[in-house]
This record gives sequence, C-alpha cells and structure tokens, in this order.
Amino acid sequence: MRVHVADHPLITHKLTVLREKSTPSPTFRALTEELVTLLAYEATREVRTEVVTIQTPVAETQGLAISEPRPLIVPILRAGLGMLEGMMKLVPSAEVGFLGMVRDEETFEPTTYAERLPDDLSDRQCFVLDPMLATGGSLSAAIEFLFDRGAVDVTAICLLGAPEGVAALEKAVEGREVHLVLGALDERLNEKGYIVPGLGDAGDRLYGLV
Ligand SMILES: O=P(O)(O)OC[C@H]1O[C@H](OP(=O)(O)OP(=O)(O)O)[C@H](O)[C@@H]1O
Ligand SMILES: O=c1cc[nH]c(=O)[nH]1
Ligand SMILES: [Mg+2]
Repeated sequence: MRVHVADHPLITHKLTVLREKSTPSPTFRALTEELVTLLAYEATREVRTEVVTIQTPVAETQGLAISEPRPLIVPILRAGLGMLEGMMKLVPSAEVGFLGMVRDEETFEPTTYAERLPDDLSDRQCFVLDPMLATGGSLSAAIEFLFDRGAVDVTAICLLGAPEGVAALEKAVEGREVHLVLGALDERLNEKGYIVPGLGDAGDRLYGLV
C-alpha cells in the first residue's frame, strides 16, 4: 500500500480550524469540502487519461482527457458524504457509488447497512472517501467490498488517520494495489477508538447527533 501524507500549510491551516471544537457545522462542512479538493489533487495524480486531438482558436493540438470508463467515487456514509461535493468539483465527470457503514462504538466492528455500486468494478478506478481512519475496520471492510466486486485499483482519501488504522489497513489489503492519501497522520487512538488529537466524531460534526 502506498501512503501519502499531505504536507502543505493550507491543508494544515484548514485542518486546524476543523479540529477546533467550537467550529460550527456549516464551517466544518465547508472546510471538509475544501480539504477534499486539495487532497484530491494528489489522489488523482494517476487518474487514467487518453490523448485527444482538439482545435484551439489558433491551431490543432493534442491534450489529455479522462478516459472511459469514468472514475468511480465511493463515499462511505455518513461522514464520507461530506467529502463528495469537494471531490466532484475536481472530477465532475466521475460516477458515484455509495456504501453505508457504521462501526459499533463498543467493539469497533463495522456493519454495512447500504450499498449502491456497480456489480463489476474490474475496469474502474475507485476513489473511496471517508474523513476518519481510526482502527481501520471501516475502510478495510469498504475496500474488501470493492475487491469482492473485482476492483483492482483503489485510492482512499481520508482527512485524518491514526497509525493503528494505517497499519490495520496495510495488513488488510496486503499485496493489492491500494493508495492512501491522508490530510494528516495523528498520534494515536484513545481507549474509545477515537483519533488523538483528531476532531471528534466526523459524522456528528457534519450532520449533528443521531
Ligand atoms: O476506522 P474505524 O475505527 O472503523 O472508524 C472510522 C469510521 O468511523 C466513522 O464512521 P461512523 O461509524 O461514526 O459512522 P457515521 O459516518 O455515520 O458517523 C468514520 O467516518 C469511519 O467510517
Ligand atoms: O476519531 C474518530 C474515530 C472514528 N470516527 C470518527 O468520526 N472519529
Ligand atoms: Mg460517526
């Protein structure tokens, strides 16, 4: 698994405001969207393209276009939904599949409660969105789900990751082509499985308590 941790003052600045507990939901949502767009720039570095010939007002020239089949973006509900618009801004031609997952806050076991994805992902470049990589259970299960549909090319974008989650994901996807892009790699998990220093519960901060 290739891991890229962002190193840019704009990303760190936006993450700092996101982490602050007094930041209200509307600002949190706007920052999440902006951060994804910045991270997506790195995550799409190897997006598949093809050479196309176009006509400028001055001359014929060759350029690149995102090739078919279009990239597939997979936000993990609920919190991953907050990252979707930011990603779509950068890759507006992408298609979107959905995975609904929730982790048990006692056992940390993830459960999949919703799925809307193509049956065959063997020729798709998949971009999974989830703000938090904590124990790694949810993201590992999500990527396994994509592998079961034939996916061979998966990039995950997370705002924050814990070392424990990165290690768990690395083990879960061993030997497969997975790329992980993180906004920051935090210190650790606490006893409740929350990322430290983290930002709290991303789903709750985006959408409120349920
Ligand atoms: O790495 P893990 O230990 O599995 O934890 C991370 C998961 O927890 C959060 O989702 P949550 O289960 O809170 O669901 P929500 O998005 O509906 O709030 C987060 O968005 C990840 O999906
Ligand atoms: O810190 C954490 C861990 C899991 N899920 C979250 O939303 N935040
Ligand atoms: Mg949550």
